[in-house]
Amino acid sequence: MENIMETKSLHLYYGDNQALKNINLQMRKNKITALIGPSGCGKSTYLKTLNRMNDLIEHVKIEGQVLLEGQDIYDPKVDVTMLRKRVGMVFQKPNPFPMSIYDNVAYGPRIHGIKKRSQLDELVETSLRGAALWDEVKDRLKKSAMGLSGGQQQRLCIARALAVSPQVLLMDEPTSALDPISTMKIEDLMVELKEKYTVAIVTHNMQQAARISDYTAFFLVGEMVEYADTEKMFSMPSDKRTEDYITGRFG
Ligand SMILES: Nc1ncnc2c1ncn2[C@@H]1O[C@H](COP(=O)(O)OP(=O)(O)OP(=O)(O)O)[C@@H](O)[C@H]1O
Repeated sequence: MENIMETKSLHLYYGDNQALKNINLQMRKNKITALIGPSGCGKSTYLKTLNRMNDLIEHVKIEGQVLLEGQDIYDPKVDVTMLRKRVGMVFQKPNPFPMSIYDNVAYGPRIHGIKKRSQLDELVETSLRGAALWDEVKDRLKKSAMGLSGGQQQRLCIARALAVSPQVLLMDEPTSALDPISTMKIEDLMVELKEKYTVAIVTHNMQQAARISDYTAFFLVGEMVEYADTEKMFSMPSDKRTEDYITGRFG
């Protein structure tokens, strides 16, 4: 099976505090990988190492390797804007820009030099369709994105991420601020997205991880305790600590 991303002996420190310890994980292409574990175990930190979002934080030290199709993304030669085009991110709280729905989606493509109106129109439509939002907004593309519901805003953020044709989509608790119906729509959407993209999702929701992911990684105080096929992880975890966590005995 093909891996698209891989971390090798990855350690991360915030100053003197080690937040990731020796993480070795191979992320399978066109699959959904869920990252689970109690609060503060390093899930978000790990996710952010995959497109260098931690670069923005002071006093961060990273050791080891993060490979995207075999290339180390921390190599000084790597163009971080290009990296984030290939590895997009969706955050916990929907964060549309205070501009129109159209301009939100066209934002990334414009940064990457696409100016032709017809080309942008097409990208906006395909991305909104890809995020299962087109039908709801096609008659109000020029209206502010701030007028959308929370669930629609989150799908808009997904459309914005898709508009630059990423290979990998990182999602940090993308449904935790949403109601159950919006959550269900985004879960369905993620399952569709893996046809074209590889998805990594941080979630606190055990049922969500079990429902949508193909592989699950369980983190505990900076270590990856177990990484397995999701079905296996939830039916026959091999580590006692994983079992305690998924059965709700701690965390
Ligand atoms: N910017 C930062 N500066 C210093 N320490 C940080 C920073 N961000 C996170 N940490 C620390 O790193 C550890 C891992 O945090 P992280 O946010 O990755 O955990 P998490 O598993 O995603 O938690 P949660 O589920 O609560 O979001 C924690 O001890 C946290 O306090």
